[in-house]
Amino acid sequence: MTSTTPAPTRITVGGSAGTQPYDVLIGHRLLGELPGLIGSSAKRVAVLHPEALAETGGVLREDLESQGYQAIAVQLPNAEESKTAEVAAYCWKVLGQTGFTRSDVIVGVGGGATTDVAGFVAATWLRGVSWVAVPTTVLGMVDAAVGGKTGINTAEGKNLVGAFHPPAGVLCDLAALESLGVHDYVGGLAEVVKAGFIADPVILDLIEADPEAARSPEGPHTAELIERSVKVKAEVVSADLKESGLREILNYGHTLAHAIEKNERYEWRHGAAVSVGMVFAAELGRIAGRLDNATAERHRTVLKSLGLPVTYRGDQWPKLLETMRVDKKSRGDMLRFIVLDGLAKPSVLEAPDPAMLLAAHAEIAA
Ligand SMILES: NC(=O)c1ccc[n+]([C@@H]2O[C@H](COP(=O)([O-])OP(=O)(O)OC[C@H]3O[C@@H](n4cnc5c(N)ncnc54)[C@H](O)[C@@H]3O)[C@@H](O)[C@H]2O)c1
Ligand SMILES: O=C(O)C(=O)C[C@@H](O)[C@H](O)[C@H](O)COP(=O)(O)O
Ligand SMILES: [Zn+2]
Repeated sequence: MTSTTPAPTRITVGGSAGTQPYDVLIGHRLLGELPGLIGSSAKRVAVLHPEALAETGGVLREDLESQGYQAIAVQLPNAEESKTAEVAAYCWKVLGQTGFTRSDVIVGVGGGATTDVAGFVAATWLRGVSWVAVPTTVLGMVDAAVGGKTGINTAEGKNLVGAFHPPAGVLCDLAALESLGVHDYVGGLAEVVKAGFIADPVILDLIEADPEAARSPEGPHTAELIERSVKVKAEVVSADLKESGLREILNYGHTLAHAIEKNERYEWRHGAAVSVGMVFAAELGRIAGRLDNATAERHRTVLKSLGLPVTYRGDQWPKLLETMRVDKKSRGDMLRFIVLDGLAKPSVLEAPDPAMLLAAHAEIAA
């Protein structure tokens, strides 16, 4: 008897703002797809990977060499430490020394931090070369690797420098999730829950049916949760790549989340901060009279059931408020938040009364 690998799920992200459409593949044993995405006009390939995936980076490099490419593996620090101007400059130096031209290709293999940097280096090298994303975390698969937002942090805040530069393709090999620690696995589920609240409530039903199972890659709904979340993201970014409107809904919970991440010197994972940020945004919507009590409370219940945080230190509010002012959704002095008018009904709340913000903060203050 021979065992065959089922065909991967293919979700197409439409080209918008003059960019090419591309596919997100979700399944197993997808690395054979890589040469097709890199193409035959590339001579050199740089595989950017985090320290934690040194072995994977090496295997990919060897594989690409055996396909006839001149491949190099470029090791980046793990997690948020890689999202700096210094790391980007190191990558530019390596590309320069390797003689990387406009027909050469970057591959980013790793979590969201790695694909954010890899995409940013691809966007800036020679004013833009092609890149392929190989996300290895839940968060990377459902969110970071899809949609072409690339970037790095600065001392003033999260993702403040970057570019919209979509990849040529995204390969989500579900086997990669098996080596992920539970903390990182569950962190990624915050963005899955986000997709549930802003657009696809079936996601919430699947998690609520068995939250413990959802915390593991062996859970019965892992592939479906990832596919549904990718579909939400693909639909939004296909319509609005450059965030001129609709795309802002993907920022649900992120105004406060990014401020928490900076305040914690990036020792909190993005997903954990987004979890608290969504509870805050839900409370803000409720206090503004837009969201019903039950849906606001559902945020707390589902996120807690996954083991995600729903509160944050209460004494940090002035600092958080200050950081939120440089959020990319702000316009001049006006703070803007994504809230819900109901389940799967995201909308924008502009310039909320400071008393409302304080009241919403009281609901998440530990
Ligand atoms: N560009 C976007 O649209 C977008 C969307 C969402 C989040 N993000 C960004 O993504 C980042 C968070 O990504 P993340 O949650 O994937 O975290 P991460 O990239 O920081 O990875 C978490 C840790 O897991 C390690 N790792 C990655 N894959 C692994 C694997 N398969 N096995 C073992 N270890 C592995 C990493 O080296 C790191 O130490 C944040 O910087 C966030 O801002 C970007
Ligand atoms: O793709 C988007 O658009 C998002 O907002 C997705 C977010 O989950 C992601 O964290 C993104 O990097 C945040 O973007 P930013 O523009 O607020 O830095
Ligand atoms: Zn996010």
